[in-house]
Amino acid sequence: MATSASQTLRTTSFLKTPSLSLSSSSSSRQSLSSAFSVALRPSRRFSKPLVVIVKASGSLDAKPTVLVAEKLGEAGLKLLKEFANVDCSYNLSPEELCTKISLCDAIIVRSGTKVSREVFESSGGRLKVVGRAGVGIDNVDLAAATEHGCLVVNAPTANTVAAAEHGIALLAAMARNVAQADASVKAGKWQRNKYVGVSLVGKTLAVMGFGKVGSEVARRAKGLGMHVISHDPYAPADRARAIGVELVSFDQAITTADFISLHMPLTPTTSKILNDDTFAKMKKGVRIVNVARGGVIDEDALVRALDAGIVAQAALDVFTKEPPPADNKLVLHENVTATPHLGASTMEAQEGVAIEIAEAVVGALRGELAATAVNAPMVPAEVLSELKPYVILAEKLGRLAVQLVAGGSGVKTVKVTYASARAPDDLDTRLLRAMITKGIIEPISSVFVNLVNADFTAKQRGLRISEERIVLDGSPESPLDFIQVQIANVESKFASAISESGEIKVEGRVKDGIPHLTRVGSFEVDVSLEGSIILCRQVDQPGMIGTVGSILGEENVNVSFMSVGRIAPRKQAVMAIGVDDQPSKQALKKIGEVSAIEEFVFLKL
Ligand SMILES: NC(=O)C1=CN([C@@H]2O[C@H](COP(=O)(O)OP(=O)(O)OC[C@H]3O[C@@H](n4cnc5c(N)ncnc54)[C@H](O)[C@@H]3O)[C@@H](O)[C@H]2O)C=CC1
Ligand SMILES: O=C(O)C(=O)COP(=O)(O)O
Repeated sequence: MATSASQTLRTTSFLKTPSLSLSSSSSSRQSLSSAFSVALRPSRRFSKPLVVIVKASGSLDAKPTVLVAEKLGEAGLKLLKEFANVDCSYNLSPEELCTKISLCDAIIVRSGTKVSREVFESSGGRLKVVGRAGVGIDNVDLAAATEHGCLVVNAPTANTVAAAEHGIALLAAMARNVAQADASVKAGKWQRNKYVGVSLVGKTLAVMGFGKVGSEVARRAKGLGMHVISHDPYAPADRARAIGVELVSFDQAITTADFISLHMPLTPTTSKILNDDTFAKMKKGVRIVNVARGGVIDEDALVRALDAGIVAQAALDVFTKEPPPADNKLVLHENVTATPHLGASTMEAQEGVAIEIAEAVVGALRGELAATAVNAPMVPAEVLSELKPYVILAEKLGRLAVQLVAGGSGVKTVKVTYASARAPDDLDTRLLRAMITKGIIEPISSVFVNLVNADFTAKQRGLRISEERIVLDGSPESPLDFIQVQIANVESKFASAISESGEIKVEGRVKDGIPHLTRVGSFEVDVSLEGSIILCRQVDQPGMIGTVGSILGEENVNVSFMSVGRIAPRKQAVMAIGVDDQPSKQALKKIGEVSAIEEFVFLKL
């Protein structure tokens, strides 16, 4: 490893998080340019937007088409129409959606449309962005989206208050029998004794899920004089303390509460989290509000608990199946107040959500800012801007390294080394890893790789990419000193690319903003990574540059860069020649015939 004497060499292996999944179709490859576009999202750690990469639009001149599959606020539609052809088609059947989707670059949905695996499969690789105009993405098959390299963005903030207000509305309406009493009055009755309610003040409310909505519900319930506790395994205790809420265990929450309000996402862990067993532990006469997702309650168990008087009342905005069938026992239950998934449905929230999702989708399609990405790793925007040339370097090193592999070797093990004076935590390499993966996989397959699908694609192909960090002394101003890509357990078509330790090794640096190849195997070279490259190993002797240069000149191939790295004077040397155009077979044959040249290879960048 080349390090100057002043550099201390500390090698840090760090965690690779292959959190993504994917397989991509060859048609997507054909229809898309190899350019990446960039979308940004906010993060917890960095308040600035974060970056994800999505596929660029296939046809650069044509406007993208956005399918709006559910009603969206006017302001959002207006924004979309300024940028894209907008097809508002509501109430599509699954079959109609699958037919339409192959003509769309993006789709915007709310909770009423299932974006299933079939939808992604039917898109033929054209669908690049799914916009969820709201929070819950349980109606989108995230794994399938990722596998198809499709970015999923949502609008996580604009409907928070609306959902919290609806939770409070249901809480109060339930406690005072508002819906039942209203129906009774409208039926010509006057049943003052039947609809005596219960008070909220002084009662214990357990907020299950202390996220955006849960914390707003908690804040409002405090204002109503309730004692609020919360269960959320991932919420920071200080945030809860700040509004006077104690975080407690699940059992403590459900056993001590007079009211339970659900505000967690529907996930495999939260599915039917309220069930026969948990109802059995609750205080007799507990009251339950659900504005999260129907699936977090075992609905049959809730009917039993209501009938047994364990649960006195429930107020439900959401159901496992929406709309619920006409004979749904919960909807028909006297002690249940039901609304048709209205949590986000205020004028204000819908305008906000529409703008939030339109900006996210347009941003993602444009390759600029998308508000939120759900299925992609994140890199801070400020890091992205300084990493830009390294991103190009990373892809080109991957591309070079894989082209050096001799046919039939099978690429399985790749080691990437990043040398930097930055502390490991200050250098996010996921983007670089994705680009190296892209560089390695694309020349040898028909798969289109992007930041959404890179890790999955690598995993699916059995490609193991390990990463290592060399922490250098010196100024951390520049994010990276060099990137090295090694492919192990393979033969090379250019033997000199094999390092002392037996791997194909290429190393590069960024010089004046331009990526350079600076090492091949054990040879130091210096050639800018633009155009293509010819690598020759020869006996170090005068006139070689001239000989090869004139062969290329005769063939009208423009040489952009030449550099020679040698082991020792008059011994072996590797010459790296940057060329603007692909030399003809004839020119390459002539180079091969130069007697001092022992081997050579042409590499396309
Ligand atoms: N009815 C409606 O129209 C609306 C429903 N929602 C739903 O409300 C729910 C919450 O939304 P936000 O607060 O915006 O999401 P959020 O992501 O801000 O909050 C969810 C919270 O649930 C917590 N959580 C995850 N697993 C948990 C578990 N096993 N037990 C307890 N807590 C757990 C998370 O740590 C997080 O703090 C979602 O299901 C969302 O889809 C949101 C808006 C409108
Ligand atoms: O944002 C959410 O999670 C919601 O449940 C709102 O759903 P909607 O957009 O009103 O269909």
